[in-house]
Amino acid sequence: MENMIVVKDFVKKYGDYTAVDHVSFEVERGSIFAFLGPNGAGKSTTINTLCTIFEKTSGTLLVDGKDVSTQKDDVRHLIGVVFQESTLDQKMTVEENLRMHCHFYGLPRSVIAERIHFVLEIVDLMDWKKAMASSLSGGMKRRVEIARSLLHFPKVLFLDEPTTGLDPKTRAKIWEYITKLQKEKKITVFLTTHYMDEAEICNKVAVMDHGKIIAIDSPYALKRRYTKDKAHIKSADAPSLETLLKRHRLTFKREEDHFFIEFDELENFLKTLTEHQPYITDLEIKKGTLNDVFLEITGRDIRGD
Ligand SMILES: Nc1ncnc2c1ncn2[C@@H]1O[C@H](COP(=O)(O)OP(=O)(O)OP(=O)(O)O)[C@@H](O)[C@H]1O
Repeated sequence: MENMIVVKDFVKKYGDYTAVDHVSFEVERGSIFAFLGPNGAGKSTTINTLCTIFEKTSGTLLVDGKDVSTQKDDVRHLIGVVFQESTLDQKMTVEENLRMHCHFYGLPRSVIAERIHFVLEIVDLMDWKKAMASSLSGGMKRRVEIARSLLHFPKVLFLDEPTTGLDPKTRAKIWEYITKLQKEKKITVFLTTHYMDEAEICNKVAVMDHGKIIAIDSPYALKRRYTKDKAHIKSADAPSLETLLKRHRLTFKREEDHFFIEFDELENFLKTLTEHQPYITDLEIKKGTLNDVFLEITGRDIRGD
């Protein structure tokens, strides 16, 4: 089977409130898939239902062909989960936290030490095995949680906002581990985020708002479909640039000798500019972003401003 996760017509209601509204999507085996959306979009509800923690209201949710409602134990053995909030026991050491998880998953005693070593190596925390969980920084705790989620060799890793609240350097480190797991261990990664730059790295992104998927594709395809690239040009011959842009029917705004231009294809745009090249005194190109995608579809900024 090509798809690791298949979700069809999934609905989740809390009382009368519909948090997830007829959502369908598929996650390809071995890919990194992201749910991108503002707070309250329904991302955690979906991830928690896929992880067998919440009960669906209706629809079908399959992980590696197993139904999350009727084959819970099978699904739990297939998946590793890192929750939004830390769930480490603060009064235990890193090793004790990991050991407890091994027992929980019924791993044979003979493999436990080796597994703990293996997962701590992945997240570069071997030296911290004996440290109390309470003494670790937020980023280190998240790394231990990632290590813990890998102890039983899951096929799918679910990460609910894995880097929220972490500093940029730690976020980059966490991403290094996530991409390593995908590439080297062939693990399928499903994550939720409201960070554009993180969604950019994923193979496929489902943009979610008010419980619905409003767009789904690769970041490149989404940007190509919903956004335009922009150029800011300063010209030493503004009248001739204006004539040129009008002749090519390009959308632009002019402020004296500054031009703000939208275009579809960088290659064609640069060709258009060839004859004007000697007069360009400054040029800045800005690519469309996933935030522009969200803005284009909803009229709102994903960060809520
Ligand atoms: N247990 C609950 N009871 C009632 N409403 C809930 C419950 N859990 C979530 N909701 C509501 O469902 C909607 C979706 O919440 P969810 O946590 O899935 O969103 P999210 O996209 O993950 O946002 P966040 O990033 O804030 O976690 C929100 O409006 C939330 O208030």
